[in-house]
This record gives sequence, C-alpha cells and structure tokens, in this order.
Amino acid sequence: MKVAKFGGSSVASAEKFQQVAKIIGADPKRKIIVVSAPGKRFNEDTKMTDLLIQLTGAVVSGRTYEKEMKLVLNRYEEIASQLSLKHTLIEQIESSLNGLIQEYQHDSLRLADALKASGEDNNAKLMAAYLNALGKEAHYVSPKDAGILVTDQPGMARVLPESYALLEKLRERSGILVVPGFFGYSKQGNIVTFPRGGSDITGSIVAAGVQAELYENFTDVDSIYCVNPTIVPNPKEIKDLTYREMRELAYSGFSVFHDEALQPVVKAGIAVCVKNTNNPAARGTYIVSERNYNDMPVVGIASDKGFCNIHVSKYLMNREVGFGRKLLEILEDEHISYEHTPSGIDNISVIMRENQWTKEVEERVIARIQAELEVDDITVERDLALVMVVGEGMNSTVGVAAKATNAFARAGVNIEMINQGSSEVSMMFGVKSASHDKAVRALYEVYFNEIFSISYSNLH
Ligand SMILES: Nc1ncnc2c1ncn2[C@@H]1O[C@H](COP(=O)(O)OP(=O)(O)O)[C@@H](O)[C@H]1O
Ligand SMILES: N[C@@H](CC(=O)OP(=O)(O)O)C(=O)O
Repeated sequence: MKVAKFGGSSVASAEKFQQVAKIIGADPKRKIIVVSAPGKRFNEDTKMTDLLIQLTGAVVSGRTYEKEMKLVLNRYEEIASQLSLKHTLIEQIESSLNGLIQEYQHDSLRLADALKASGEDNNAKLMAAYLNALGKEAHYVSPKDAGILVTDQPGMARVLPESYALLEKLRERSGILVVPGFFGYSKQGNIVTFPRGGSDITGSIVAAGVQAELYENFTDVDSIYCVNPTIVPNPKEIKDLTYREMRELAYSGFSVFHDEALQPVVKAGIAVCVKNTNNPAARGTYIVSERNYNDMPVVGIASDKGFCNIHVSKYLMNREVGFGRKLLEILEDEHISYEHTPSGIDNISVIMRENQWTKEVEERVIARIQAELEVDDITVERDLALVMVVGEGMNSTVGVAAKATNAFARAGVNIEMINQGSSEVSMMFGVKSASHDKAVRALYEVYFNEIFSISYSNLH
C-alpha cells in the first residue's frame, strides 16, 4: 500500500484533478490519497488557504464578507463545473462555511483554524466525488474518522502518538480513501491546523500509521533540486538524500517538503518519493535512511532570510556558572524561541527569527541583559540570512569548508558567522540578507558546477 499526497499545485484546477485521477489509476497500490486545498494556477494566483485567511479577516473585523466568500466558492465552482460534478456539492460547501462562521465568529483563532482546514476538507470531498463519477470506489475520510488526533494549539498542531494505532485501521477499508491534509482534531474536539504547508505532515502521519511501503509526495517539480530553482535556474537534481539531510534542507528553506513531515516516516522507516504530478514518469527524488555519499559529499544548499543575532560578550563568561541559562531565560520570558547559539570563550550569539524581535522587545531584552548579566558588550545585527551547506559525507571529506569560504571570498560576500556545531550534516553561514542570492549562487558554482569529483580527489 502507498500513500500519495497531492500538494496544492497538483489540485489547483479541474485539469489537475484529471491528472491526479490518472496517476491514482496507474498504480493500484495508491490506496490512500491526501489532498491539499487548491493552490496557485499561475504565478499571481492566490492559494485557497490565503483566500480563507482573507475570509476570516473579514468576518473578524465585522465587515460584510460576501466578496471573500464568493472568491472561495468560485474556485470550487470552477473545478466542479468543469468536471461535471453536481452543483449541490457547492451548495453544501457554502452552507458548511456559513455554519463554521456562525459557530466560531466570536473566537478568531478557532475560526481561522476551522476556515483554513475547510480548504483541504472540501477539496477532499470534491476529489472523492470526482473519483466516484469516474466509476471508482472512493471514500472521503475525515481526519476525525481516520483518527488524526493532535494537540490543541491553533495553527501549530502536533500529532498525538495514539493516532498511529487508530490510523492503522484504515488498512482494512475498501476502495480509495481520500483524506484532507493540513489538520486534525484535538481531544477537546476542536479542528486544529498544522503550520502552513502542513498537508505534507498529514501524508507522513498517515503513511506511518498504515505502515505504507512508500510515501509519495506529488508536487510541481520533477525532483528536489540541490538548490532552490527560483534562485539558480535549472539546478542539478538530487536523486537520493537521507532523512537527516532533508531535515536540514527543509528547515533552512527547501519548501518543497515540510521539515515537520520527516519525523513520522523516519520513525516508521518509510521512504518518501517526491514526484511531479505534471510529469509522473520522471523518477523523482527518494528520501531514505542511507545513501552512498562518496561521490557527493554535499547534496544541497539551502537558505532562508529573516534572522537576527544578539551577540553578547563578557570576559570570563566561560567560568560563570549559569550564564547561558540566565540569558536564554530572559528570551523565554519574552516568549522568544531561538534557532542557534554559536559561542566562543567570552562571547555567545543567539540567532532567532527576526519577526519575533520588535523594537520594544529589543529594548526590554537589552536592558535586562545589561542589568542582570552585567555584560561587557551587546550588539544586535538584523537582516541576516542563513545559508546552509548540507551533506552526510561532508565531515569526512577534506576541503569542503575551504571551498565555501573561497567561494564567498571570490564573490565578495562577507561571512558574519559560521556554525558547524553539533550537526554532522551541515555547515551554516550567516550573511547579510542583501548578499543572500550572491552567496547561494557562489556556493552552487563551487559544489555543483565545477568538476567536483576531481577537485575533491585532488584535495585528498
Ligand atoms: N530545492 C528545491 N527543489 C525543488 N523545489 C523547490 C526547492 N526549494 C524550493 N522549491 C519550491 O517548492 C515548490 C513546491 O512546493 P510547494 O509549492 O509547497 O508545492 P505543493 O503545492 O505541491 O505543496 C517548487 O515549485 C519550488 O519552487
Ligand atoms: N493549504 C495549506 C497546507 C498545504 O500543505 O498546502 P500546499 O500543499 O499547497 O503546500 C497551505 O497553503 O499552507
């Protein structure tokens, strides 16, 4: 049995629904289908999830929301009418949306989750109806019925372990099961969504629960590329990569597969195959537990903007028991999560997402650090990008770091920070956001465009 997840780009229009039906029909092992809400049909298009967020905004503000509701319904209507599905399906969608608005209008967080989740929920119902219209036995299965139990944190759901035993029972059901991605139910009975892009997480949880032989993740590219294709045109394809490599790459900007979607399949030992809905004959990229990394020590370069760094110096910091804890406690009191903490003998940096670091937060935190930790110096650096070089073979290959620093020097990119800490699979560079694209292209050149097997062996 295989679990196939179809992302928003794969279910964005009637034509894509037809393509999905062909893909399902081509392999009888594709028994469980996880679908996203309709995604973008073209570059300037708006994803259904974003339309639903706009609808939530209109309801919460007390404005009339007719226009926003119409935009949502039009997207489904277009799909349903082009597939000759019954109009009653659209009437049902409209009445269920109005029902959710009535139920949750006084609780904006719950309303947002319920409406966002409806994007995938209604699309799964349409997909099941379409497969039925083609004469296939297919059933819509709600996450409640499937047993996707999650924590009760709106927009940040995490799966509860008891879900897996419940999901296993899906194996016994007949026909093709169509499960909406992106949300589950809490024990308190609430609809709770995963973070954005979270249908990948649903697919992974379901694959682990039913012990699928493969989790296929259908999207709009032939494979995972070794660098984001919007930064470097036509980059090299990755054939195989390990779960650990994917985790690092997904965390640092490879939005093609959600970083939180890895843990369930890793634990269950299920391989993931990322494939193209528009070109299913292409092999795709396999995410597996091990790969042969001798000729490919670096597998990818990922990057993300929007970080800032607080750099704190204090002479003899290394001898002061509890310094790190006190510093992080100040951040905890402000509900700030941090990403990395590279440190030296007398200094420590805390790198975090900049969107948590407002001017007011900065003033409060700096004042407390000065008063409570009596440091020599504090500097805050904004507009940072983190660029990550990832590969299992990196630590055992001589010269990998030198290649990166040389590439930066040649491209005139100043390195603000280097961190090759405890992770054995990645090396992280902090650069100014303005140098981000230049930094990524420079690294791509040295690791993937220069004849790199020769240059590595020369270094041995
Ligand atoms: N390294 C990468 N390899 C492939 N695609 C990438 C990479 N980094 C970013 N992407 C982007 O991820 C997109 C696919 O992910 P996403 O838009 O979430 O798809 P879906 O709609 O299928 O969920 C690609 O179209 C591509 O622009
Ligand atoms: N529709 C949700 C969840 C998701 O995973 O979508 P996509 O498959 O289009 O990335 C979102 O936009 O966040």
